[in-house]
Amino acid sequence: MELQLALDLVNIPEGIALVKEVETFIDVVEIGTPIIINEGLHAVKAMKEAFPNLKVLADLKVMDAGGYEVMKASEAGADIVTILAVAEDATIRGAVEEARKQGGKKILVDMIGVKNLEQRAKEVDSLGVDYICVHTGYDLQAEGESPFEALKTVKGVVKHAKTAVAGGIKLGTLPEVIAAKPDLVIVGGGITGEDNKQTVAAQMQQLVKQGV
Ligand SMILES: O=C(CO)[C@H](O)[C@H](O)COP(=O)(O)O
Repeated sequence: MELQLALDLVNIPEGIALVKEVETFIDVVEIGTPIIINEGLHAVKAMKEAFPNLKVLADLKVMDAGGYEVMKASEAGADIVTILAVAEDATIRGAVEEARKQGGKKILVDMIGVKNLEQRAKEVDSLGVDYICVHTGYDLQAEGESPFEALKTVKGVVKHAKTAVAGGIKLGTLPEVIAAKPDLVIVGGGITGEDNKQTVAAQMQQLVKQGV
């Protein structure tokens, strides 16, 4: 089980400073969609250059032109690129093909907005993606939703891909997440919004490693 730090509401220097604080406790650093909108793929390049030993995920949430967008993110240094599960199968196939061509790059499918989780999880699993991620976005978090039940549903049907979970995970809710045994736990505000980021990240890492 691995821990991913999601950076969303910072610029490049702020993001690098934040990762410096917690780099020994995380496996993957996510350049969140808002950063890519504000700064472009330069943010991915800067993060990979600053932390070559960390995996960098570009949260592009690709919806079309999967091959092209994965190519561009890979060239910028991304190790993992996100694509939406609601995209066409052809788009997801294109993303997977390009990731293989780029040598060892991974595709994470974000299930945000999917109504029939079981059916779509089975379909995207058969397309050869590397991760299937259940995700409660900010707008549904604001309505009190969480991704915990969705994780159990997806874990029950996925046979090939690794599973990931994101959406409002905090230190207090991490044990419930870990009990469902995802391969990748994604935490944004649960670390970045804390005063003592190092302590929280260290505790999270300990729990995640215990849950291997
Ligand atoms: O992809 C995202 C928003 O679309 C976030 O990066 C993801 O939800 C993790 O952040 P948080 O733990 O703060 O919810």
